[in-house]
Amino acid sequence: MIDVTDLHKRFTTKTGTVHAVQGVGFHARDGEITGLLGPNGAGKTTTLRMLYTLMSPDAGRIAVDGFSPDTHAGDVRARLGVLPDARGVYKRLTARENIRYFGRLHGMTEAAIDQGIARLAASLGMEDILDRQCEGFSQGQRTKTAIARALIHDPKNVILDEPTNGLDVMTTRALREFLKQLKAEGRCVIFSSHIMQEVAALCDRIVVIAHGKVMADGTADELRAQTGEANLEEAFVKIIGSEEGFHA
Ligand SMILES: Nc1ncnc2c1ncn2[C@@H]1O[C@H](COP(=O)(O)OP(=O)(O)OP(=O)(O)O)[C@@H](O)[C@H]1O
Repeated sequence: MIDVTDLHKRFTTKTGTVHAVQGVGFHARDGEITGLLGPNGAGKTTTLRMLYTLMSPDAGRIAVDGFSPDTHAGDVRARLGVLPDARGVYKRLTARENIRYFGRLHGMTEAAIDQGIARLAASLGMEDILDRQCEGFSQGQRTKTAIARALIHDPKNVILDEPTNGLDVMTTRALREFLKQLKAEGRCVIFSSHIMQEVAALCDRIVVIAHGKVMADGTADELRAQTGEANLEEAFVKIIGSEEGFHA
């Protein structure tokens, strides 16, 4: 369960200040997929980075299963599996070695790591690449490795930044099924996307973000009802006030 209240983040650049996140708040429940939907530059990645303790908010509160990153960063990290925007797999290692390395960082036993790798490789359909060096991996193979690595410690909460970016249709479909499986296991899943159809197809709740603010938050039906639009795509465009930066 992830609770976010009134988050703010500013960046100081040579040409001025960017107020990237301006009061974002939402509640992501266990056993649900929560989608952060917004155009490029909306503040999704910055919000997620604050959730997974990579950067501190200027103001606001975060609670992961009740733990705050400010005071209990270790507890938060133990409860989170993260697919960051930069996948960053170690190219000189095989997929298996990448995953094993993260398992060891989490203090898992070798036997638990072996079991976890077998389980995740089967779910993600990556048995054939487990013992290949990651150098030369396709984008889909890198993403699968990064997801398996993120989930090796069996976290209750899963955060994925644009998980289907650059993936082909079949890999995207397989990944969707995998996310549904995480949900069925009772996990709290949050992912960001600028692809409306993807969010509409997968998410129980949709948090629409633009210009660093939450513009709407609800189920697809609630968003349709709020805007009076039968078509979800039209509803999003109405909420944002523009279709710039979105993919249908
Ligand atoms: N480290 C940084 N320094 C300066 N500005 C930043 C930094 N990180 C993000 N920003 C700015 O904050 C705003 C929000 O960026 P962010 O990456 O959170 O958006 P996003 O919704 O994830 O977009 P995308 O879909 O393009 O990844 C943008 O204007 C971006 O340029």
